[in-house]
Amino acid sequence: MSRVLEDSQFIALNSRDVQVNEEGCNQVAAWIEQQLDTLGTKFSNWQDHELHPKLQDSSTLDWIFLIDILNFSFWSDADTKDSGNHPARFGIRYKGKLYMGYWSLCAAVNKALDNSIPITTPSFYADEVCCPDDLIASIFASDTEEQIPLLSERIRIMRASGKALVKYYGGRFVHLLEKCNHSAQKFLEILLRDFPDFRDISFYKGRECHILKRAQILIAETWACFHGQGYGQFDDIDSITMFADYRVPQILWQLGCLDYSPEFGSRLRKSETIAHNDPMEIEMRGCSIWAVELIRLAVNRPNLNAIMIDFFLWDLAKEWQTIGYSPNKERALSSVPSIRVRSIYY
Ligand SMILES: Nc1nc2c(c(CN[C@H]3C=C[C@H](O)[C@@H]3O)cn2[C@@H]2O[C@H](COP(=O)(O)O)[C@@H](O)[C@H]2O)c(=O)[nH]1
Repeated sequence: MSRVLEDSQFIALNSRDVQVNEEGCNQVAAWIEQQLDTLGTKFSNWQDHELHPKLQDSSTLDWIFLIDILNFSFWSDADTKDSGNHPARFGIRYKGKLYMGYWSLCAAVNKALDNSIPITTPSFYADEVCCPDDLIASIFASDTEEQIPLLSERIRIMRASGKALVKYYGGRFVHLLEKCNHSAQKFLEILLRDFPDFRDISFYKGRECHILKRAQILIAETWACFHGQGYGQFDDIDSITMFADYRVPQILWQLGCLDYSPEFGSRLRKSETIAHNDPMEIEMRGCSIWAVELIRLAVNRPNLNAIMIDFFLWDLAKEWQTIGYSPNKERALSSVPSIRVRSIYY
């Protein structure tokens, strides 16, 4: 069992305000099994998304690395009901369409590349002289009222991560990959050692719990983009868990895989801003990882891993958010917005 999975099981076993609902996980597993038969490879077509690069080469690797050092905290202060499309919410207009949330990040990066700004080149974004702060600020300048959350943190992380790639890996993500011998766990070890901003670790009831959302999704998107071949080959890819963001826990609750205490539920319904490492936040993240593991075990298909279940649930959560749908009547009526934690980790 990977460190993240062990820690998520510890959290689930000791959790007070969030419970994994095994019956709910079994029902979702049965439902996913049907989906598998109809959807087939949809589970793993990363390129299908319009803003994801289609070329499977080392420049796409640098694109993925930049995206996943910045892949955090897009929720909107104004959008307290978490509609996902509040007019004030930070957004980037690209090729005539306004993108919000995770997709706003991809749109901003693609737009910069279209304007011949080499923003995915680590030696470029590491360098304050050739890539000044106000250039980065202009790349992420909003086309709506709200600005991108945590911009100064994003700039700091770009400098630090870019410098680390230049210093240790010849300035290219591909050289870091080459050091991993096709091992996802070795990849995680290197990221935690050389890139401190990936250290998504929370202290819970006396134990240091590895959650590692962005480190793991970096591996997962590399694997998915290259269909598990070449740069995307990881012999232990099934050891990667679900990514504890703020979107998948929400759909896990809607699907009955997680139950919240009245206290936690009311904090979320009040759209309270919760501090990172609040015990309820740690419990929500750890229980989400464990719930997806139970779903994976219940589906028990050799070629279905936690990544594919996560991607499927995340994309579904975005579809449901767009149409305001929830499968579960009483949970729909009091639908619970996603957790509002400002953090560089998810
Ligand atoms: N667990 C999990 N978290 C994910 C993703 C993705 C996007 N992955 C794409 C790649 C392959 C998949 O098929 C997806 O198309 C973003 N996030 C997180 O969500 C939050 C943004 O949410 P919103 O503000 O509503 O856009 C933020 O924490 C971000 O880090 C995922 O897949 N899994």
